[in-house]
Amino acid sequence: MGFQLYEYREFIEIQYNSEKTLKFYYIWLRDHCRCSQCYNTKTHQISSNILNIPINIKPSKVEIIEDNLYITWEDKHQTTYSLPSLEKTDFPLISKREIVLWNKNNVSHFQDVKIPSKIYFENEDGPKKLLHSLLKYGFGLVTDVEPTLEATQMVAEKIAPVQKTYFGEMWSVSNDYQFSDTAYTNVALGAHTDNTYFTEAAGLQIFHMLSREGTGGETLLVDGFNVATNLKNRDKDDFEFLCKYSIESQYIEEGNHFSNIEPVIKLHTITKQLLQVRYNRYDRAMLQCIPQEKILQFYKAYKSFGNEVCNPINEWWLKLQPGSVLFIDNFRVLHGRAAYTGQRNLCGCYLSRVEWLSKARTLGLNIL
Ligand SMILES: C[N+](C)(C)CCCC[C@H](N)C(=O)O
Ligand SMILES: O=C(O)CCC(=O)C(=O)O
Ligand SMILES: [Fe+2]
Repeated sequence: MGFQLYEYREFIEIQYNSEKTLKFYYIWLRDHCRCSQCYNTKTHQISSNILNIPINIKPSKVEIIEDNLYITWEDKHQTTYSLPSLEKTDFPLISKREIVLWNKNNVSHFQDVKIPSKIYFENEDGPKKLLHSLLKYGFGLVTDVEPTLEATQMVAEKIAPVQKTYFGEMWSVSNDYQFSDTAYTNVALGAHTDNTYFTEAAGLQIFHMLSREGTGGETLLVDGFNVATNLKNRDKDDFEFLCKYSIESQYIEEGNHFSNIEPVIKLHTITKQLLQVRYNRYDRAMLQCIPQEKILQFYKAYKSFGNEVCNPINEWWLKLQPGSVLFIDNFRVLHGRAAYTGQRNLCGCYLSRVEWLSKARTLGLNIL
């Protein structure tokens, strides 16, 4: 590899193989000294103090020898950087992750969404396959699992500890009004994401149908990123409105009052890619944060998003079977269910986003 070095007053430029040129400010370079005095490789924490580094810090000597950049600073401190690793710090303006948008037509053709429990529990490749599917499609399944709450918990805990909420840790949903929420009845539920009323919604929702007798109760999934993308292509103003304006959500019962105000669509602050869809028409609170002169625009945009959510082409209906544990990315994929009669026992749990993404990173998956 060939490197060319250009020195300026506040920064250097390095030309890689006469192709791309990267710019590094001296203050950034000094801040990123990874010598044992400046950085603790055991804790991965910074030991130097940025407050003691002058913003106009200068080197007294800069040179490249083979694959390394050597800098001696004015105070005689020395830093070595590996040029290939400096190259990797290039700003991640675009997402590196493979995201496949889906609707009813392509979703049933995906081959890499099901992992048999034997493979899942064999070694870390199993959970890695599941997380890969979650990152790519927003859902994944572990099959051939014993239809019990305990076995479901074991499947969940290969990824992360179960997230405790006011619904408990592992929960089971049937028609018994165990909590004051429509989920615990037998009526139909339109596609929604859970926990819009939390400052951070659950990251993953896990469903395992333990038993069912009677009719109906099929599960509905909708790719919220696909819905948002369709909206953006059809009406950019509607899309931008839902990204910009926050709306209120709530969950109220005896002893609990959860509330949160955030936009329906959230974009990643760096990549500007879709980060989260928050859509639950049931759990909306009184709309007071949208200025009156924007109210009509809000309803137009919200209905436009909602109509796309219930466009039959975007609806994937599936009949969950005992033995199949479904993982859903609650930041991306909406879920719902058909009304049912008779007995139906659905168990599951939440996993926090912080935890499942951490697990994915440790397995070397691209998150951004
Ligand atoms: C999954 N579990 C049954 C525990 C919760 C039920 C959902 C509660 C609420 N309506 C929401 O959408 O967040
Ligand atoms: O009963 C179902 O299939 C799902 C209910 C629901 O939306 C939930 O538990 O979050
Ligand atoms: Fe739900």
